[in-house]
Amino acid sequence: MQRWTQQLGAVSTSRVLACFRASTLLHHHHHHQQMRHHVTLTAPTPRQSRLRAIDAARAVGLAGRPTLRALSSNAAGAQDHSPKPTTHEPAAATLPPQAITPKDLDPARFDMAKYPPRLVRNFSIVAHIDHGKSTLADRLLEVTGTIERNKDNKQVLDKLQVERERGITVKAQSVSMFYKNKGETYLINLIDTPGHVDFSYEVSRSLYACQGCILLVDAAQGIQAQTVANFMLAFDSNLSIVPVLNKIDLLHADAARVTKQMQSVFGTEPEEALRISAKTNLGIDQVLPAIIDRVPPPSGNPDAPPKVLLFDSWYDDFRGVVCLIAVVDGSLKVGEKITSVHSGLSYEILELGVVSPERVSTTELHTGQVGYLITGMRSTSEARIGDTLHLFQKPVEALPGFKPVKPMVFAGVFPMEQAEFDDLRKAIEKLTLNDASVTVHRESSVALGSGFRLGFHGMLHMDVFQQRLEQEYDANVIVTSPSVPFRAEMRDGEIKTIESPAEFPDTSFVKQFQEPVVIGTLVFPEEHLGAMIDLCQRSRGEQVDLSYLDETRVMLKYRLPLCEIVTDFFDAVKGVTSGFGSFDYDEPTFVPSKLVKLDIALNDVNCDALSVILHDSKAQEHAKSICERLAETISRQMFEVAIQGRIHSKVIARATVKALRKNVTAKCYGGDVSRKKKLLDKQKEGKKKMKMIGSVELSKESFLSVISKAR
Ligand SMILES: Nc1nc2c(ncn2[C@@H]2O[C@H](COP(=O)(O)OP(=O)(O)OP(=O)(O)O)[C@@H](O)[C@H]2O)c(=O)[nH]1
Repeated sequence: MQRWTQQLGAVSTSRVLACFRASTLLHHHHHHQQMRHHVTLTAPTPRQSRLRAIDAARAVGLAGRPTLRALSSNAAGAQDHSPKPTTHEPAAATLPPQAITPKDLDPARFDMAKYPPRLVRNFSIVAHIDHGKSTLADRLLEVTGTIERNKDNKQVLDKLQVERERGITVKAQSVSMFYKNKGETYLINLIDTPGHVDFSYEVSRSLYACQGCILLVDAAQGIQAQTVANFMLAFDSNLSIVPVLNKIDLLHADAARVTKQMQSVFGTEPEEALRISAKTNLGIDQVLPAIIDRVPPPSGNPDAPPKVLLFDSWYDDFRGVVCLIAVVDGSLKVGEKITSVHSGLSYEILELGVVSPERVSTTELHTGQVGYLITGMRSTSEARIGDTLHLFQKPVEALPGFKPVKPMVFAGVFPMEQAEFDDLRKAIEKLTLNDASVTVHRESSVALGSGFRLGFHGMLHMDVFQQRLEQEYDANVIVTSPSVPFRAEMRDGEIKTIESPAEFPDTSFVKQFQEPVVIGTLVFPEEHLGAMIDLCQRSRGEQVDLSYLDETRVMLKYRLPLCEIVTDFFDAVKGVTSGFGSFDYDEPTFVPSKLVKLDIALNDVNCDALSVILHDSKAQEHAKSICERLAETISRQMFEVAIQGRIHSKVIARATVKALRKNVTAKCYGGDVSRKKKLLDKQKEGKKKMKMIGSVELSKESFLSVISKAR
C-alpha cells in the first residue's frame, strides 16, 4: 500500500480511496472480509475484466450509483492490526504515517468536545435512483474539504461492483463533515441510505439517526416512484425535509413543473425548494446553510447517562466488528465499559471516532454525534442493529429498536456441479457474514442436488446477493424461480408459515390461506395508463389510487400480490412504458387468499421439485405452460411420457412426449444474455446427467426450463 500511495503522490484523496475500493473487489475471493474495509492492494486481475454486464432492463429505474461507502474504506485500519492506544493525543497524530488523510487534516478539528448539539446536524439524502444523490454527496464533501475538489466533476469514487452496475446503494454508511457557517464550525453528519425500498429496513434504521433529510428530485424527470416511497419513510420518521431540485443545468429541466409536483404530492412550499446542479456546482453553497437552518439539532441531554443507538455494523479483518453509533444522550470515552441492552453483554471501548472520510479516532463522542465504535465484539451478530448501549451498570431505557424483518422472497441456490457445493457453501457464509438479513437453509432437490434455500427482503436484495455471489466468489450457481412465504390459518387457530411447497398443509385442516400483498406505486407518462392498468389487473392487482402529478404524468397505486410481482413485474413495467415508468412498493401485509398447490407428475409419479403454490385463478394457465415446456425439453424415451399438472389428484393440464426429436434449446429465463449463455453452455456439459423420476429420465436442462422461471 505504501508503494501505491507514493506512486499516486499528488492524486486526490478520493482517487486513492477509489483504488482501494477497486482492489477490495478483487480480494474477496480470498478473505473473510467486509467489502467496505478491505484495503490490501494488488494489481487488477483479468477476472475483473471478465465480469459481465448486467441486464439493466431488469432494474426499472435502478440506474445510477451510490457514493458514501467507498469513503469509509479505512486506510488506517489496514496498517494497524492492534487496537489503537487510548491516549488523549489528537486523533490525527495517532494515524500511521502512510494513512490517507485530507491535506488540511487539522487535529483540532477532531476535538469532539467542540461540537455541542447546537453545532451538530445529522441528515441524509433521499432520492430516486439516478437523481444525483452520489454527485451531491461528493459536492458536499468537497465544499467542506472532506475530500479534494475533483476538477473534472467526475464521480471519482469506486464502488462495490454490483452497486455500480445495478446503480443502487446496498449498505448504509455515514461521513462527518466540518463546515463553517456564520463564524462557527458545525459538525455535519451525512448518513447514507440505500435508495431502494427493498432495503427500507436499512433506510429506516439510518433515518433513525437523523433529524432531517434532503429530498432530492431530478428537475427534468420529476417525482418518481422511489421519491414517493422514500418520502413516506422520512415523513414517518418525523424528519425535517429540505426539498432540493437537482440537474437544473439540463436543457429540459423544468423546475417550475417539478416544484408544483412536489407541492401537490408532498405539500412542500414552492419557495422552500433549493435549485441546484450537483454537476456544475450551481447553488451547492446554499445546501449546507439550509441544512443548518432547517434541520433541528439533535435533542439529547448531554448531562444524562450515556444512551447510544447502534445503527449499523460490519466486520473488519483487522479491527473486528466496527459499529456505527449515534450518541443520543451523554458522552462516551475510550476505555469506558459499555453494555448492550439487547444481549446484556459488556465491552470495553477500544476505539471511538468519526468517519471523515477515513476513520479518524477520537477519544470521545458526545451527545448528538455520529461515529464509529470498536469493542471486543467478535461477530456482527453481537452488534445488533437497533440495539441501545449504555454505560456498564448505568442502565437506561432502551430506544425503540428495529423490527427484525422477515424474508419475503425465497429462492433455491444450487451449485452448477455438485463438486462445487463446498465452494458455494463457503461463498454464502462469507456473504452472509456481512448481510445478516439473508436467511439460509439447506435444501436438496432431486434434479439439482444439494443446495440452499435463501430468504431475502425483496427481489432486488435477491438479485444483488446473487450477483455478488457470482462476481465476487466466481460461484456458478443455479437460482430457482423466486417464491414468497404464504400462511395458513388452521382450523385449530394456529397460523402456519409456508415457505416452500413441501410445507403446504393438508387443506382439510386449513380454515383459510393468506398471501403477502404490497401497495405498489407506479409513476409514468399518461399515455401508458391503459396498458399499465391492464398489466396490474393481469397481476391480480386492485386499484387503490390514481392521481396526476401534473398534466402528463400519472401516479397509480395498486394493491398487488407479492408473488405476482417477484418474477418479472419490473420488466413488464419497463416494457409497457417504453422505459419511462418507475415502480416501487412498500412492506408486505398478509391477506386471505385462495391458494392451491400444483403438482407435476411424470407417468403418474409426482416430481416434488416442480411443485408450486399459487393462486387458484392462475393454476390452469401455469400448469399448461409447465407441461408444454417440459414436453419440449424432455427427450424421447423408450415409452410415451405423460406429463400432468394436478391439484390434489385432479388433472388440470397435460402434455405428452411421443416422438424422438432433437432437443430444442431451453426457453429463456430471467437474467441477462451473457448469463443465459453461460448457463446454457454449462447445461450442455450437464446434459448427460439424467435424473430418474419414476421410470422417466429427466435432464437438468428440463428442470431448469421450468424451475428457473415459473411463469
Ligand atoms: N446534468 C446533470 N447531471 C447530473 C447532475 N447531478 C448528477 N448528474 C448525473 O446523473 C447521474 C446519476 O447521478 P448519481 O449521483 O450517480 O445518482 P444517485 O442518485 O446517486 O444514484 P444512486 O446512488 O444509484 O441512488 C450521473 O450520470 C451524474 O453525473 C446535475 O446536476 N446535472
